[in-house]
Amino acid sequence: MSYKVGYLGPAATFTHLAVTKFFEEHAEHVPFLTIPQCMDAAAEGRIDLAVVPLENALEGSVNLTIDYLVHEQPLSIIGEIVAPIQQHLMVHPSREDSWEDAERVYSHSHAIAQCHKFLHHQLPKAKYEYATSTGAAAKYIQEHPEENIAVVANELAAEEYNLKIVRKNIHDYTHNHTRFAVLHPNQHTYIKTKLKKITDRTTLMITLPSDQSGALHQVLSAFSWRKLNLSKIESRPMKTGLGNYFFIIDIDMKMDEVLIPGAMAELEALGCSVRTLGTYSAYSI
Ligand SMILES: O=C(O)C(=O)C[C@]1(C(=O)O)C=C[C@@H](O)C=C1
Repeated sequence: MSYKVGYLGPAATFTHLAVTKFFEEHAEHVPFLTIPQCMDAAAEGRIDLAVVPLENALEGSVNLTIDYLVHEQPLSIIGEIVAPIQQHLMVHPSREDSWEDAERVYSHSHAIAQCHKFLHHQLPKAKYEYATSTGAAAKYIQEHPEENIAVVANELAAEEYNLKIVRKNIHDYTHNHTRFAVLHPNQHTYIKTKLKKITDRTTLMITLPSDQSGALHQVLSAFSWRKLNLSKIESRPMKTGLGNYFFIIDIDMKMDEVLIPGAMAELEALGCSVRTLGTYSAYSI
């Protein structure tokens, strides 16, 4: 049976690459211009699954994905794809020999941030402009050859949009990976892939009681004495006023019947509110 997988498009983004490697051939891939548009389509049942970037090893969380998941579209994370990220500098073929004169560098904000050192030294005069994705930036220069722009994107984008790669592997650190989330309205959904599983995870959103001293310490204790291994803890603003935060916590195992529910009950007894954003396996490309 064929199913529809939405992704942050257009064609040849890193998200698209992750989708093509992760899903079996009979999946139909549907591009969306923004992360919220892709997530809305999954929530409304126009597609079966949404794949969006979640976190990059050099740049940290993709805040738009986390905030939209928490505040707007409560989809469940049902899988994770970890992909290596190689950024290249490319231009319209007519500018191959004059790329160092580029006036602007266009790409996704995360992609530009991953290449700051390179851009700072090689294109010191260029202004940065942000696109909805690396693929959208590549498509833009194909359609606007008259503009003197260089783009940061992947090899597939250079092929798809007929651009010339002028510098390869321009990301500042070699260990560059991005986590992509597979989202569905219902947690209990089965997904099949040939990729290798690297770990299991459960992601929780925790809101602390206001003005309670030592609350974060108590939260961490609930995990620590149960020997639940945490691989991430991060705070994000609640958007209800300065000083109000929620925490995103990744636990290195799937939801069980004893330990994680026990920790959650303990946190609720302390006055925290706890929401499960997903319990899933992570696969590597
Ligand atoms: O723009 C793309 O190609 C994306 O898939 C988005 C995205 C991101 O949001 O981090 C994904 C991977 C790279 O880290 C750069 C950009």
